[in-house]
Amino acid sequence: MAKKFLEISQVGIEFPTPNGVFCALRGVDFAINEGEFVSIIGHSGCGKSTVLNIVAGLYQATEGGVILDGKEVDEPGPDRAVVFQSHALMPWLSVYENVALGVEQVFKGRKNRAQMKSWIEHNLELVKMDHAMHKMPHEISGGMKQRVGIARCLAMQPKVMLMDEPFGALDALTRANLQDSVMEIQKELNTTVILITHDVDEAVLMSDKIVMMSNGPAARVGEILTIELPRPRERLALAKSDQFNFYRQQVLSFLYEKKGVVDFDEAKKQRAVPDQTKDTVEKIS
Ligand SMILES: Nc1ncnc2c1ncn2[C@@H]1O[C@H](COP(=O)(O)OP(=O)(O)OP(=O)(O)O)[C@@H](O)[C@H]1O
Repeated sequence: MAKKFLEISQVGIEFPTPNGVFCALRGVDFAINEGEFVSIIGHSGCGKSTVLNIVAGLYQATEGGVILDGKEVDEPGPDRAVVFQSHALMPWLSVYENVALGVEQVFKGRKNRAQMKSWIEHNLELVKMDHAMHKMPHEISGGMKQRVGIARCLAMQPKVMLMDEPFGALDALTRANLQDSVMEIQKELNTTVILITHDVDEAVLMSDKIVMMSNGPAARVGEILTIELPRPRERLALAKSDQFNFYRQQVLSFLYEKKGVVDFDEAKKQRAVPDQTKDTVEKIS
């Protein structure tokens, strides 16, 4: 059988806490092909960001491991770029300079100054931010900052783009525009993406596969749903599509009926941080 591009194999992690060891993940196992767009969905606190942090190399798995393109992941590296919910731009650098920071880190010695300049400009064009490249972060909107953060990641040409709720803090219209841009760019560049989201519609609209996680402690993959909607995907047409609604129902049914029944008291006792699960149940509904 052909090797997968990214393999997350039997990953488990335990965190030391004041109340003892907390097992966040156990036996998390899934694989991603090159160029695939995969979302991870699950109730708040189930361990989605922890999975992403392990793939990013920021956390070390206690059991199992991650192989990217044949190489074991054991530390952060430029082959895995992360886009966070809140843009992480350097406030004292312009839009252009923020992207340049990543480009210089990755392409130093491989691209000359002129090549770097045109590469930075190209990536800002991809996210439709070339018109504002000399602006400072405080002069642009939240959605624009998020676009710059995405350009910075794309410009590093990572093997995998890891997106932790990148649209979560945006208003509905900005969010929809940015989702469309990311889908277009991903298709054009054949980027491999892992997206963490709480939003069922977003997951179905954007993904080739949705990894649905069970509730923690010791969270694992409950089900993996393959989304076979043709691309490009157009949100207005899909809203009326039976196939789209079928996938949507599948995810909702997993969250509510199968693994979505939360034992709030037990979860609260076991959690290391204040419980947010109830909020998410409401948010998802
Ligand atoms: N560094 C840490 N130390 C102790 N516990 C941690 C640590 N990081 C995460 N956890 C615990 O692991 C569990 C999973 O956390 P994680 O942030 O991955 O969940 P999540 O699904 O991304 O949540 P949300 O959707 O609310 O962002 C939580 O119970 C959390 O308290």
